[in-house]
Amino acid sequence: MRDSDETGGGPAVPFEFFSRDGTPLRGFSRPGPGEALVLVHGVAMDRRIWAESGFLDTVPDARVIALDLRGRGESGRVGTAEGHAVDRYVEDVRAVLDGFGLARYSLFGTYFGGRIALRVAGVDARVARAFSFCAHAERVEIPDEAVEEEAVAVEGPGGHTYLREHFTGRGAPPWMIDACSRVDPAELGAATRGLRYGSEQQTERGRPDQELVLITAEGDPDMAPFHAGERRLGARLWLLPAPTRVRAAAHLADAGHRVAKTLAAGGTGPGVV
Ligand SMILES: COC(=O)C[C@@H](NC(=O)[C@@H](NC(=O)[C@@H](/N=C1/NCC(=O)N2CC[C@@H](C)[C@H]2C(=O)N[C@@H](CCSC)C(=O)N[C@H]1C(C)(C)C)C(C)(C)C)[C@@H](C)c1ccccc1)c1nccs1
Repeated sequence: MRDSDETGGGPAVPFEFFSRDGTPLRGFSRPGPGEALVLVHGVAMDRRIWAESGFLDTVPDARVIALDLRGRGESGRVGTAEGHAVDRYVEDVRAVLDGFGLARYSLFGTYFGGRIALRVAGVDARVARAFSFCAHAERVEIPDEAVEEEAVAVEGPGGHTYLREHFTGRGAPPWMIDACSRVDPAELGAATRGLRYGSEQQTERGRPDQELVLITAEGDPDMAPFHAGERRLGARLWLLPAPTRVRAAAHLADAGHRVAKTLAAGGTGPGVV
């Protein structure tokens, strides 16, 4: 099935691979002459966000590979919090890298997808660059009660309304709000509880020549962990003209334009300011 509107016009080829634990992973790949760019969505999202946010149109030369993480989109359902541990997501992404069999990839992830991308970069030498949109690499405290409360809210019959109202209230763009209602509430609850299995850990650099880019809103009230990433990991920091991380989502395509320039210039080095 070639679903051209899914990839902003180019012919998309569906793929299916199996994660280490047997979970089927589905997504699309869109041909391109340039770098292989693997796209990793966030918790309440799926692979359709890349076309719907306009990001896909900003990287016409990249060879794009976009998966649905387990429990989302057309990938296999999980149902348990343990099955949504961060290391399962790392295995999901690595299974897709194995499936395409290339020696070198760039990764780009949104929110928790960015955290997953950084974690894959830390353990997989095939990752030449990792871009994390609005998620940093430092250790976080996961407040069990708040996360449990959020899991109860998102998994219930009102889960989609809860997310839509919460994100609308924080100025999220339509593509992000629409994505929430595509996610199975039971998987949303499991994925939320799954954040208690490893997502708090900081990530390390995987190779000395790996290029790491952290992206956040210039108005982000909590810049410290992003600056920590600059110091600790030698990451570059890109800032978007937005007051918060949620509102930065409206600028995802702008980040895509910078990614395209970076990939064309062959690095994130001084050539691209
Ligand atoms: C500052 O936070 C924001 O700017 C929103 C932003 N979040 C994050 O960047 C990161 N997270 C958080 O900082 C916090 N984590 C939460 N719960 C975990 C969590 O994230 N979710 C569980 C449900 C799922 C929809 C997702 C989520 O989106 N919930 C939002 C609330 C919006 S709807 C209810 C949400 O943050 N809630 C918080 C509560 C504590 C309020 C429950 C801590 C505890 C990790 C610090 C997230 C990338 C991450 C980073 C590292 C490890 C795990 C997760 C967004 N991410 C996606 C879109 S906006």
